[in-house]
Amino acid sequence: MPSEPANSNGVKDEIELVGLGPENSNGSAMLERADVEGYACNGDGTYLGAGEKVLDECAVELEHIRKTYNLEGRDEQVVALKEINICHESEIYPIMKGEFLILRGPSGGGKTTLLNMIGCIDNPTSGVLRLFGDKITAETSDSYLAKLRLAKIGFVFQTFNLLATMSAFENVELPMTLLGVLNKKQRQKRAVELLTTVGLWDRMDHLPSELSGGEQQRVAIARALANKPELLLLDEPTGDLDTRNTIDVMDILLDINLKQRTTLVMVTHNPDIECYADRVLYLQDGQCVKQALNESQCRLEFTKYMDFLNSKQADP
Ligand SMILES: Nc1ncnc2c1ncn2[C@@H]1O[C@H](COP(=O)(O)OP(=O)(O)OP(=O)(O)O)[C@@H](O)[C@H]1O
Repeated sequence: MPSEPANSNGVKDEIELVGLGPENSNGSAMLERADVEGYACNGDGTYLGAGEKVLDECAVELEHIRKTYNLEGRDEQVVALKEINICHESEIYPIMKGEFLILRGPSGGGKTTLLNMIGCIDNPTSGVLRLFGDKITAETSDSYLAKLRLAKIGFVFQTFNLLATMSAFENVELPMTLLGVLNKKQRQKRAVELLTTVGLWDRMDHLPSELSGGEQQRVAIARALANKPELLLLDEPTGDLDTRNTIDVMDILLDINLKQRTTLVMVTHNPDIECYADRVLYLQDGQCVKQALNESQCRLEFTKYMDFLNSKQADP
């Protein structure tokens, strides 16, 4: 049970946060958050997600992770991550299988660096990352990490990063071809299924330049799901999208999380979409400063949300 009653505005001490409470945008489907210290752990290595969700399998653990960048041509270093502990032994509990985790916090706080560590795009300077039980350190070889990424991790970026000369269909088929597990017929069937799931069955032959931003992002999501990843990492996936497309993309992500039990870790600057997550983790100055748990995962309703945004504009 919560050590303190749940509240609707989360944690406000370290960082200014504006969640969606019942009094603002989302009406009945509101964000109710509780500081999860002493709340989410069941005491047996399992945790509570939002609502009734029981999280009983660890997906990602980070222990004493530090990341320092050397600046080229200068005798200077940037410490991007100071000491990240996201594990059973720390207050910030591990990222669990089937969890939807959002990373927020001020610019330069280390969100993308952390996402890149989790996605094995970059090695930590020191510390241990455990991904689906595999131990990854600064010494882990690039070829091993490349295989792990292709088979188990999907990536979605703010700027879509689709291959410009390939159709939506070919972009989605490509990761399956690279992995080499499915034959051509199986790959094509899956590409059609995925593009249908994201609502683009009638845009399969279009080049990225023939698609809107929201459509391109949906292709990017379908592509990220091609090899049935256990983990989907998203770096500001709605950053370039308007309100309608932001909600559409977030609804698709929530469906993937709930129906396929895919683990999602998403960086965003938009506090209004925190309501889609199980848990929100706040990073500042290369450290995790707070986590907050949602009472329930919920969707933004377009009309109510637009009313909320318009009222904010009218009443600055
Ligand atoms: N390749 C790099 N070389 C040097 N410094 C870097 C590099 N990448 C990131 N940094 C620094 O590390 C720190 C964390 O950066 P990071 O991009 O992770 O922050 P962020 O929270 O994602 O920021 P934003 O919200 O602006 O995207 C910043 O001070 C940044 O300047």
